[in-house]
Amino acid sequence: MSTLLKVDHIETYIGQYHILQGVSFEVKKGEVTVLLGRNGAGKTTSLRSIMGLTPPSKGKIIYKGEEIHGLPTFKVAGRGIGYVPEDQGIFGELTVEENMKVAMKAQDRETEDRMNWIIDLFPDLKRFWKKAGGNLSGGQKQMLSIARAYLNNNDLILIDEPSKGLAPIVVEKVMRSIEEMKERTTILLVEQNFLMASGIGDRFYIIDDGTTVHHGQMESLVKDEEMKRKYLGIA
Ligand SMILES: Nc1ncnc2c1ncn2[C@@H]1O[C@H](COP(=O)(O)OP(=O)(O)OP(=O)(O)O)[C@@H](O)[C@H]1O
Repeated sequence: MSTLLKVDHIETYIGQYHILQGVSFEVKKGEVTVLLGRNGAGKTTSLRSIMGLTPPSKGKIIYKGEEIHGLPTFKVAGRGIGYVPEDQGIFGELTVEENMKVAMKAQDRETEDRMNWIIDLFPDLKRFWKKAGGNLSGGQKQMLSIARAYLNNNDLILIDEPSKGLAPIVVEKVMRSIEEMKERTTILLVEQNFLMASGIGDRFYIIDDGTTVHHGQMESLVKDEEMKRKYLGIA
């Protein structure tokens, strides 16, 4: 499988804090790659660094063979990378329909097809089409946020902890939807819920204290009790 995104030894500061001290990973086209690690390890900062929200001061980020580190966020997004932040970033005052329309970069046939596909995948969005984003449940907000990122012709979607704060049955639903999206796009996922991560991930990278410490095929991590205990606190 070809490499879509390569993050090469990035270092990122937030204020005076040296948060990422050498994070490297690759995302292969058509796969779900999962960043794992304890709270505060640097997973969110890694996604934000790709998006140019906390730009790295060292290292390289290469997307489709071109350097994107140093680009402002709107240009990174313009290259075809969608971002679903941890707080979902939807507009509470706007309806589901308006949230979707605001996110739309083009109004062509292809976008319309993508809109129809994603609404079929998340029927709740259709049900609550005229409801304000702020009044949706946590799971519905997550679905809306993922749907918005999918709407445009993004070849890569970064999703930050989609299971956070959701009931197990809703986590299951979101997980199945991401699995279906995987047939159509490439996904880089940050996920603390190991059951979800291992259920949909093809490849994993573990980040610990701002550096990448391990990576491999997800199925090998599932069997590696020692690694899970050491870095993820799972017995
Ligand atoms: N604005 C900020 N100012 C100072 N430190 C920050 C800021 N944002 C994040 N950090 C610190 O950077 C480190 C990495 O945070 P990050 O959110 O990337 O971790 P994470 O692996 O995504 O963890 P979590 O799963 O808890 O979200 C943490 O120690 C955090 O406290």
